[in-house]
Amino acid sequence: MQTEPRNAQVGPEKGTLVGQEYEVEIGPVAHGGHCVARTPEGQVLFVRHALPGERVVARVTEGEEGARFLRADAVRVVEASKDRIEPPCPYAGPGRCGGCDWQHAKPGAQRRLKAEVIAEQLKRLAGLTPEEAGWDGTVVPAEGDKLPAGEVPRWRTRVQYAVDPATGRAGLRRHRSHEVEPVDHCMIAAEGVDELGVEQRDWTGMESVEAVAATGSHDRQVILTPRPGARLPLVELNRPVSVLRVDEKTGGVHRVHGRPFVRERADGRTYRVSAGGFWQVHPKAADILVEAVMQGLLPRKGDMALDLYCGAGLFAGALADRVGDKGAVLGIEAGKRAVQDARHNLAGFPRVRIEQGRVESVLPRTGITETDLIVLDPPRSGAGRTTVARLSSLGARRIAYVACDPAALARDLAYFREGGYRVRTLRAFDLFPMTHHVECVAVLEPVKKGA
Ligand SMILES: C[S@@+](CC[C@H](N)C(=O)[O-])C[C@H]1O[C@@H](n2cnc3c(N)ncnc32)[C@H](O)[C@@H]1O
Repeated sequence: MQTEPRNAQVGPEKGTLVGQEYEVEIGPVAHGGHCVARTPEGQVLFVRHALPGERVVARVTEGEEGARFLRADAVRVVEASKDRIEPPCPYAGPGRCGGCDWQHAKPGAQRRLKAEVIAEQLKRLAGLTPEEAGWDGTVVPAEGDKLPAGEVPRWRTRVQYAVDPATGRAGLRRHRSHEVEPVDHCMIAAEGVDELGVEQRDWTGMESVEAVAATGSHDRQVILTPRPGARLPLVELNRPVSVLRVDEKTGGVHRVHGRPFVRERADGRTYRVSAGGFWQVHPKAADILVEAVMQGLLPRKGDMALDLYCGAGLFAGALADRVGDKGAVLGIEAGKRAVQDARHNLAGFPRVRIEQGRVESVLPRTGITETDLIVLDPPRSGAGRTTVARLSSLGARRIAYVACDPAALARDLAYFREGGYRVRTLRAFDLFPMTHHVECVAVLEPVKKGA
């Protein structure tokens, strides 16, 4: 295959092993889109583009002699797994686009690999078997994503393109690199993103271009991040699209033309999401997660509920509907614009309050000492010990934890156990097909006294 070792020439002096090749047996999958193998000297190799049980030639891409582990790409398959397919995407492979991790695995096998990662993290970090976590051990595809091998779901409603400074062409970043892989078309991009034709335009002077295609509305958005001192290109698109610019010094987003937000639909409601604010990328994700959280929490009229890390107010809105006029919902979110969006989106609910700031500092300041229900949907790093301890002290009947990183989830579940909570059910959804990412929803309840 086509990659050249990046800095093989400095190898001998620095003890680097970059460019070194080993024929190895591939062991189990590991968290992060790679599998584990060992060099003949016993050094751990994290190998991309391989599958468990295969025999491959792995070429080292990062690491030196004596390092705890090396990173490598499978550049030749000696014995292939039955789960292997020819990657449908022409930009996938060693040294190429870093966006997808499992293009070379059958769709069902991708979900099994993700399930193995979740099971391993639960066991290692929370000491839980799938049965103990109330999980059936499967990763469920989103409706419509169960396609035959070779067909790829077009699920990415938000694509961050990097611009090659030499050509002005938009592409995608290579794995763990700032280099740009120029692409004519990203197979997992949603149709609405494709229509914007970002890959066909000249973006000279831009650092990156983000394309957004909202779900349930025709709103489309292009967010430009210029290189210092560059002029904005004239963006003439063949449909009404809002164009925004990221200030390279402050990171603030400025409107060039059109609306500074898109309107997304979920759970029967329209949510305004400002540029830079969080919204789930898979078009089915918001509905799937709301359903899983509500089925887990079973809100009742009159309940008091917390929506932590609430973004534009997705779960707060769903909870507000269900707890009714006698209930109340408090959302907490760090992002200023997201808070403005959440307040706007939920303005029709007088019993919803959104506080701005970090959960760690705002929650103690609210003076809340008890609540009926909690949903938390933290960033990849998870909630952490202090926040989990505080949440465990509020006496919630049920807690729903929405997690995009199974390792952070498993660590926090162990903290919840210290706080007197057990996992009642866990569900996993493949909301990021072709990549190693996976979304989980864990529902917790207090351990019964004397249990
Ligand atoms: C995974 S998103 C969830 C958003 C929302 N629940 C949704 O589904 O659309 C995580 C959110 O947490 C916010 N955030 C990150 N760190 C935070 C913190 N320490 N305190 C409060 N919010 C935080 C981010 O701005 C982001 O909106």
